[in-house]
Order: sequence, then C-alpha cells, then structure tokens
Amino acid sequence: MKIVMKFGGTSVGDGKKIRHVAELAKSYYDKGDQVVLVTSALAGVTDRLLDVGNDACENGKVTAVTEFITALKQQHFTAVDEAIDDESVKAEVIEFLTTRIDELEKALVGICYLGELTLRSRDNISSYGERLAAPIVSGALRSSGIASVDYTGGEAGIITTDVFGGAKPLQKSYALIQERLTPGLKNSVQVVTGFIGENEDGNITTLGRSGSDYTASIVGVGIKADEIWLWKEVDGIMTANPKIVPSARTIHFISYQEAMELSSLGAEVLHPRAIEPSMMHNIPVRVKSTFKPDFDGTLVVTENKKSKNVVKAVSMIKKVSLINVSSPEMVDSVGKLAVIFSILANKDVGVRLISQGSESSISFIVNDADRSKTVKALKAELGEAYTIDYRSDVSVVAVVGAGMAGTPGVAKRVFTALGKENISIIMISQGSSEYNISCVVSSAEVNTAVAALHAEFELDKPENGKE
Ligand SMILES: Nc1ncnc2c1ncn2[C@@H]1O[C@H](COP(=O)(O)OP(=O)(O)O)[C@@H](O)[C@H]1O
Ligand SMILES: N[C@@H](CC(=O)OP(=O)(O)O)C(=O)O
Repeated sequence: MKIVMKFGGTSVGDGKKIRHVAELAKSYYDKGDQVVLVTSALAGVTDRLLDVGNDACENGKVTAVTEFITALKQQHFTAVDEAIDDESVKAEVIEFLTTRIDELEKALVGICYLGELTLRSRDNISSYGERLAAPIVSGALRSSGIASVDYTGGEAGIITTDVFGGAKPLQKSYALIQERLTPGLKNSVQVVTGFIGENEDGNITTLGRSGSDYTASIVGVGIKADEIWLWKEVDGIMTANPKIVPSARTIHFISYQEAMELSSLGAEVLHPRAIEPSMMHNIPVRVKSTFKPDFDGTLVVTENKKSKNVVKAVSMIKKVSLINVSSPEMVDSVGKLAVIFSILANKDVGVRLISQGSESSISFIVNDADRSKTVKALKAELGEAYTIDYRSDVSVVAVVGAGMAGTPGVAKRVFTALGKENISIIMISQGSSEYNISCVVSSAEVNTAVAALHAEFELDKPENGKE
C-alpha cells in the first residue's frame, strides 16, 4: 500500500517518541508498504516560536531571544541524542540543526531591532518547529538502516497562495509533489514538514494552526496514496474528547462530511481543512493511535455508514465570543446582513456560527482573538442606529451525525438533556445539512453540557451492540 503517515506534535514530543515513530514507519516499510512521513514540530514548539516572535517585536529584548535559542538548541539536541544511534548520522543532523537555529536567531534579533513582525515573518518564524523536527525524524530513519531524505513543504512541491497564516495549496502543487516524491517512494521513507508550504516567490507560508493534517492530505493526493494515516495520541476520532468524557468510544467509520463538521465544530482531533483534498480524490483517511498501532482506529470514507446512533459525536468550541447586532433599521430592509458580514470580511474575521432570532437582530460567534476588532469595526461602521453587544464567557457545544438528517426529535432531546442539568441555552444554530445542532452555553457549563449530551445519545455504549 502507498501510505502517507502524519505524526503530530505529541507523537514526536521528544527523542524517545521520535525513535518510536521511526520504528513504526520502518515496520510498514519493511512489510512492503511505500511510506511518506509528514511530521509536526515537537509538542509546544510552535506556540513558543510565536510567543518569542511577538515578544521580540513588542519588547525588543535580545537577551530573551538568546535564552530562548539556548533552550531550543538543548531540546532538539537532546532529541537527536535519544532518537539517533548512528554517530555519523547524529553529527550530520546536529550540524544541520545548528545552521538552521543560527538562522532563526538572526531573524529573531532582526525583529528585536526593527520592532516589526509582519505576517510573512511570523510564518517564517513559526515554520522552524517543523523544519527542526523533520531532519531528526529523517535521521532516526537513516540510523535504523532506511534511506531517508527530509523536505520542507515547499521543497516537496507545496506551493501556496500568499495568505500568510492560512495559505492554501495551488493546483499545480499536486503535480509537483508527484514529480518530486515519486522517485524516492520505492527505496526510501521521505519525510516532509507538516504545516508549511511556500508561495510562488519562495517565501515560507503556513497552512493554519494544526495544519500538518492538511499537509498529509495534500501530499496524499500528490502521490496518489491508497490511504492517509493520521497518527494521534488518541485511539481515533472518538464520540467526544476523551479528556472531557472518559467513557468516549472510538468511532470506527465516519463520512468525510461528518468528520469535517466535527472538526469545524471544535474536535481538535482533525484540522478542519484536512479532509478536503482527500475527499475530492476519494482517498480514505485513517486516524490511529501511536500507542496502539494494531488497532484500526477510525476510517474516514465517502460512504455514510448509517449507524444505529443518530448522533455520532459531541464536540465543543472554547475561546469564542458571542456578538449581537440589533437595530430597528434591519426590519423590512434588504442588504443589511450583507453590510454586516462585509465589515467582518474586511477585517479578516471568520464567523463560526450564525443565528437570526428576529428580523431586527442577528447573533454570531467569532474567535475570542477577533472579538475586540469585530466590535470596534461594527460600532464604527454601522453607527448609532445599531446596538452592538457581546459576551466573552461562552462556548459552543454541538452534536454531529448524518443520522440526524430527517430524524425527528433530536433537537428536543438536546434541549431536554441540557435542561435537566440546568444549563441555559444562549443561542441555537443548525446547519442546513442537518448534520449538526449547535448550542451556545456559558463556558462554565460546557464540559457538563458535553457529558450530558454524550449520555443522552448513549454514545458510551458500543455502536450496534458490539465493539
Ligand atoms: N472527538 C475527539 N476524538 C478524539 N480526540 C479528540 C476529540 N476532540 C478533541 N480531541 C483531542 O484531540 C487531540 C488529538 O490528538 P493529538 O495527538 O494531540 O493530535 P495532533 O498531535 O495531531 O494535533 C487529543 O488531545 C484529544 O484530546
Ligand atoms: N506545529 C503546528 C502544526 C501542527 O499540525 O501541529 P500538531 O500536529 O501538533 O497539531 C501547530 O502547532 O499548529
């Protein structure tokens, strides 16, 4: 089989874990599979890179950069030591990482002096996590006796739009990936950095936070993979986040559509865009646990396997704000909603949920990070005839499943289950696909809401009576 295997930050968290990842990939390669490996940065590194970049820009402290670089070097050199046995491979990788980290230090010091961090330089800085991880993973493979080369996303052929922080691959990427990666498929395991690509001018771009799943899907389409495997610290896509609901179960089959709804409604197990390229080319995506390689995990496929459960999973979105816009001017008028949403679009604000309670008001959910610019822009542009208010203490809880479409009574069960827990629903939204019902509740109650809905739809019981 031709498989793209993606390992997230938790799976490559340190040298021991990288060694395990290399062993896993080797075991499939030795069995005759053709494997391309996509790696994320070591857990937490991307966050730290973004923090140090912002700090360099705001405070300009070169000493803080030097301290960060020392720690980063130490972390990655320790990982090399733990993951790679062969001394000459070890020396090669250390030399390469040293050059790359020096380059990063210079960029950060530059930001300190300039006091400026453009979107382009932010992408460049945040790309270093993956650009430091890939050589270690590739080195661990070489050390175990497998030929391996590592590529940045751009080197592998991922050429993107110029939207720094949220770039998308251009159509030509797929042919480029095929051309560049196919020759090495038979006799090596090639390693590609997740999360990053480059624009047509050769500048590094990023595909959005947690974008390595998306990379795997893009590479999978490029090499015409049989399956794309996303290795995680969890058993697969589960009926709820197992950290919130310990009795959550693995969903064995889920459709592309359901998986997309689930991830865009907050299930961090999958990047919302990750499914898109694989769905367009009908490549199955498997979500598997690095701790249980023999467990099949979840298979995401076209077919909507109707399960006994109308609801397949419960998810939640935290760190969001509810914005209410109301005005008598909205009654009996055409185009007012277009004006409101154009204001948001001009400020680059994505809307996560919308609900219109009456003709004179509309409510929607945006990420917390966008709240203040949204409120400011709406107030400035809509004027005094409009009332704009917001709540920042809210979260979204959603039930998702294709079985909900056309099944009466699901909404009643959602409201009753939340009511029994005394949870008041601040806003309701349902997609026209009828694949989800989402409710905005207070953040203090969202975990209870998830657990209550999980219990109401009996998601802790084996589907169709068997595991
Ligand atoms: N429905 C869900 N099923 C499985 N995991 C979920 C779900 N919702 C949220 N999660 C969380 O998503 C994370 C996915 O695993 P992780 O290995 O961290 O992925 P990656 O490293 O690729 O980002 C887990 O921490 C898990 O708690
Ligand atoms: N390292 C990037 C990309 C990524 O996909 O990471 P992870 O697979 O650990 O979610 C991020 O933190 O956003």
